[in-house]
Amino acid sequence: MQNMKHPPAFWLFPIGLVFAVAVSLLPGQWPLYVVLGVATALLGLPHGSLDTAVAKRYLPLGNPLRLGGFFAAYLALSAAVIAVWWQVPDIALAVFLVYSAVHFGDDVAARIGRVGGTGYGLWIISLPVVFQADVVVPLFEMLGSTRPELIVRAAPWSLALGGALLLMGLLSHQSREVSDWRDPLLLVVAAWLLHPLAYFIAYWCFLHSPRHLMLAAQDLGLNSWGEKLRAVAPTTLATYALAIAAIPFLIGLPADAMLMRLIFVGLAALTVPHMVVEFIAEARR
Ligand SMILES: CC1=C(/C=C/C(C)=C/C=C/C(C)=C/C=O)C(C)(C)CCC1
Ligand SMILES: [Fe+2]
Repeated sequence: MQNMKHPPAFWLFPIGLVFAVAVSLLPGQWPLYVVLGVATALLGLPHGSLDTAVAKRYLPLGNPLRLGGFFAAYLALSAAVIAVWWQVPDIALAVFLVYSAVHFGDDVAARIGRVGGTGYGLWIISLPVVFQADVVVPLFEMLGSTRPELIVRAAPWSLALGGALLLMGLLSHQSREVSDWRDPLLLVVAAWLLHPLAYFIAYWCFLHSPRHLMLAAQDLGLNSWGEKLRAVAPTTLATYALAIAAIPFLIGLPADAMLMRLIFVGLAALTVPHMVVEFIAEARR
């Protein structure tokens, strides 16, 4: 069965894929890293920045003290993730991949269920690891992993598990939408053809983030682009400032490893409190 209207980013995602193909065709690795940085900053990050507005709507943050407490708790959770990454990067990376899969499941869970959604997330994360293992291994190493081959060995199993759960979710929910099966199929082609970072840009910046942004903005009653921009701008700018403040701690690493850590360890750190906020909001919606 189809809904009357496609979920947000139905057309944006194929456009993102074409863009990712174009980026992968550029010579050398730098265009890819630059596009990853710019697309993350402009298209990916802002969806998490709505957390401030979401928290104000669903938590009793009426006075500045409580709002300050919220930010302190949010940042403390992020700092804890970074501390764990520092100590045990292999475990932190593996756990990050799993909770990212659960988080990506939110794209579809409203229609195909939480289990189907988690399958969808596992499918998305496992595809590039299975199809492009030799490109993914040095990327994981840049994130501090010393045993990336363990993740590569597990990936076909998590892909199969993800595929099975996704299929069950799709088959058992009449409320499934075209995009819920079209996108996982498009991602197979993308994982096969594209550099894993180009694949990630297409999915994260052109599907996951805009979809979340539009749905959360709808929920918050932010209708115009001006209202959306005003809601995300302060937190997005504060996140840029935090990322810049982290750079001195990464001096000494090669530039590509520095960018990889900034982006992915940063995402690992921000996604934990982001998921907590979403969990609380979901329960109260
Ligand atoms: C590092 C890395 C990967 C994993 C990225 C992940 C897991 C990102 C999670 C982002 C989140 C949770 C964003 C929240 O909105 C890939 C694509 C498998 C392969 C390339 C290197
Ligand atoms: Fe997200």
